[in-house]
Amino acid sequence: MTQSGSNSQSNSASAPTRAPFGARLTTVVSQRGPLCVGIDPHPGLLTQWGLADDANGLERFAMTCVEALADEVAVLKPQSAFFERYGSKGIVVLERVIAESQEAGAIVLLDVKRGDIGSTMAAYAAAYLTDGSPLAADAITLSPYLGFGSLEPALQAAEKSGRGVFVLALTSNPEAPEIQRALNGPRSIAQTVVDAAAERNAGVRPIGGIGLVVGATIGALGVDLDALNGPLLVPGFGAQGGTLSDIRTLFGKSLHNVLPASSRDVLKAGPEVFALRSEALRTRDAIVSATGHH
Ligand SMILES: O=C(O)c1cc(=O)[nH]c(=O)n1[C@@H]1O[C@H](COP(=O)(O)O)[C@@H](O)[C@H]1O
Repeated sequence: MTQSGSNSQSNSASAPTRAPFGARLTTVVSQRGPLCVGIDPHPGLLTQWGLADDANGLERFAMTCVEALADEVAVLKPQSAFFERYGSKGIVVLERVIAESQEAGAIVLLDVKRGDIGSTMAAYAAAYLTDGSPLAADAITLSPYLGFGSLEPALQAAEKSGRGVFVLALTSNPEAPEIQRALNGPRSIAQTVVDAAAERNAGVRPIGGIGLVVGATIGALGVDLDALNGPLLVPGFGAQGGTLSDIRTLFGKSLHNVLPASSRDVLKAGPEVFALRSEALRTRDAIVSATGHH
């Protein structure tokens, strides 16, 4: 089994089967460079790749991504909705993407953006963050808008099993500021999310397993990330207009924890495996030289 872990059964109810997520992520990023590629099988991309917009086309697309990227790129982020839209056949493909990417050494961040009342959150934690579940990934995205505390079952399941979470803090979409920049007493909502994550990550070495999502397109940071001690997933560069220079300017001394994420900008290089891999490596090298990451 690879260092990114697997969906294998745990030895006991409490023993983690793998190293803590922050340590695993740090190791893979130091080996492969700071890049997350999103596996987002948009219908338009399927067409562009000469594939049908059906479960067979999805499978071809997704497994080509795995073949091209899973043994080179640090983190792969399948977006669940693009698989769900094909029903059970799509979920079977998603299960394969998770398992085969992990076998090739990539960390799999399943983008499901979950957030629910505590008791239901426990069911999501069982589905995505618990050994033995066919959809268990190395990490998932979470939405904190039912209150950060409602995420507790997912945070506990992740910690217990060496998995991670990435909580939406400042998202890349234009509608985000009306909620995320709103004030909650003296702090913005986004800052309360940062502070809650920082509290959970305090003292964990090399970094904690509670990451945040901060889009490359947000303009100005407006939050203090100094105490976060966790990874920052940064989508929105490329297809959404964010640039590597935006990332460098935004994150300053938190730059070493930044994991830029790109989907369409890399995926449009397909369908040839070699071209797709080359585009991912070119993107990674551009990130390294723009951020001085390694
Ligand atoms: O959580 C995410 O991944 C995410 C958060 C965010 O603020 N903005 C954002 O674009 N994303 C996701 O990142 C991917 C961006 O895709 P591209 O714009 O094609 O690079 C999509 O899967 C989005 O759902």
